[in-house]
Amino acid sequence: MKGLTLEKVNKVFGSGLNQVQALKDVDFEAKEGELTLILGPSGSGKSTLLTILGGLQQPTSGTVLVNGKRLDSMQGKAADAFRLSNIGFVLQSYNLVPYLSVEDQFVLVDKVKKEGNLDKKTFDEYIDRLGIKRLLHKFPGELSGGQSQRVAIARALYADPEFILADEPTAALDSNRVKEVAQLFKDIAEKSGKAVVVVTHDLRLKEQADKIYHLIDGQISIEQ
Ligand SMILES: Nc1ncnc2c1ncn2[C@@H]1O[C@H](COP(=O)(O)OP(=O)(O)OP(=O)(O)O)[C@@H](O)[C@H]1O
Repeated sequence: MKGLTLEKVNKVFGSGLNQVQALKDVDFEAKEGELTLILGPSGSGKSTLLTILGGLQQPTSGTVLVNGKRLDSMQGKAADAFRLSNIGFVLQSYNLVPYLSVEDQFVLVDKVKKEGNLDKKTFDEYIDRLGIKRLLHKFPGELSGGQSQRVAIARALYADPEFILADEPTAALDSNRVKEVAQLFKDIAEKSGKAVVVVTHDLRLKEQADKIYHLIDGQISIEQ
């Protein structure tokens, strides 16, 4: 299977009275070609699930599979190299480099990942659809929350990863932008054959989703 899979994944933080079980026996599958949504309220375990899915942290137990291969069997540099070329994260904190212009955020990607980034035509289409063309010479400190969010999305897409994992990517956007971003994610999944996973509590994204999971108190269920 081409995609990302979690099998019986548990994640426990802390111990004793402070122990929190953020994920409980989670089975999950995001296929290439599909936009998969994980809906859940604050504190339900969405960010924990997404970061485990992308190998940023390890589960306490259970298995993470990438295209059928165990991600947790990869270690150190091999895991870092794999993440760099295959997984695009859009994190809640945007992680834009404050002293680089918007344009230079993409130049930075070229420096870190020298090959396989988007061709100019596709990149131009994406930044047009994300409405950030006129922001290219601005610095992160001059951007609104919504503008930063759209730049962070563009930067993740620019590296052309096989898997796109986005944490609340529409939190700062107005309804029109939400539609545009959701449609862009859907098109990228469908036309470029990527697996796009979005965790959110934004119900406006449901329309474009191919598959919807619900996460409540660390327990997952699939919407039929
Ligand atoms: N590093 C950590 N150490 C201790 N507890 C943690 C840690 N990360 C997450 N948790 C706890 O795990 C639970 C799930 O957190 P998580 O951030 O995954 O939820 P979420 O659904 O993404 O929430 P939000 O929408 O507010 O970001 C929460 O109770 C949280 O306090």
